[in-house]
Amino acid sequence: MADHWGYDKHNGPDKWGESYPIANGSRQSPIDIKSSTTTYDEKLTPLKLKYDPSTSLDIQNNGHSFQVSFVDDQNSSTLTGGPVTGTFRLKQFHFHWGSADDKGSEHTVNGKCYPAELHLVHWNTKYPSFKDAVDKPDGLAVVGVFLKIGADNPKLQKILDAMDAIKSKGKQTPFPNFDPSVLLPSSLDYWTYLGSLTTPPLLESVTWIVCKQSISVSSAQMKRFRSLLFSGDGEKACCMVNNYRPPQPLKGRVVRASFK
Ligand SMILES: Cc1cc(C)cc(S(N)(=O)=O)c1
Ligand SMILES: [Zn+2]
Repeated sequence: MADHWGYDKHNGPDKWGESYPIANGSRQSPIDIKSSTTTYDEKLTPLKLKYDPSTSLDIQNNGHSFQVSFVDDQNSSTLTGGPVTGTFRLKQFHFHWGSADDKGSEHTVNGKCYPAELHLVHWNTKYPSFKDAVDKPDGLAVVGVFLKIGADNPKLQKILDAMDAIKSKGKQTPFPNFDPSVLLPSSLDYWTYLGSLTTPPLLESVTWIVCKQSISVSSAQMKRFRSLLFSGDGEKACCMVNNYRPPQPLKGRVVRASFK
């Protein structure tokens, strides 16, 4: 794949294996979660997410999605418990979404897509930094939350209001005092499995924790996600939509459930 990876026919998920052979690896993400084949594991403890709003830093359009980044030089915003051992620090969160309300999530449940999926990315503090953790088999823990079409979600308002400032690739603006807890569903029941980053470099370093319960987003709010651009200023405008990888082969992996 000559040019940079993306989500078009010529540089999208079907082509990523040309530059990133791990695309055909044994623990790739996302996956379709077939609820009837998941295994309830009573040893799974509740997920503990402790987020300090003062650690939120900025929001940026990175040309593939938009992400909110966090100061991660202390254990102020952390994930503990659940399927992980030790303490994982929040690094960033971002979303994936579709060009219409009938697609956009990366994980699917019994073949069902959601219009969007939130990823809260945490790194294992047994390693000195995110960069050291990102290529280790136990390096990252990503919490996935599905967005389901319903009423306007006021908790998304601060993010939506920042979008005009980050419309095109490379744009960044301060995003202080944001508590990502407001984006979590009321129940933290989850499925968990060993997987990978869902975009290049597709590193097989992620313990996935996918929440069973979704949060709401309205069609109008989804339209604002789709107003972002993959392209930078001065480039041909290309709407940021369908920035999701389809489900990958399970290859014998077990998906555990924290709930009966
Ligand atoms: C490339 C990449 C980096 C990070 C931190 C996270 C992901 S994902 N979509 O798997 O959560 C992808
Ligand atoms: Zn993601």
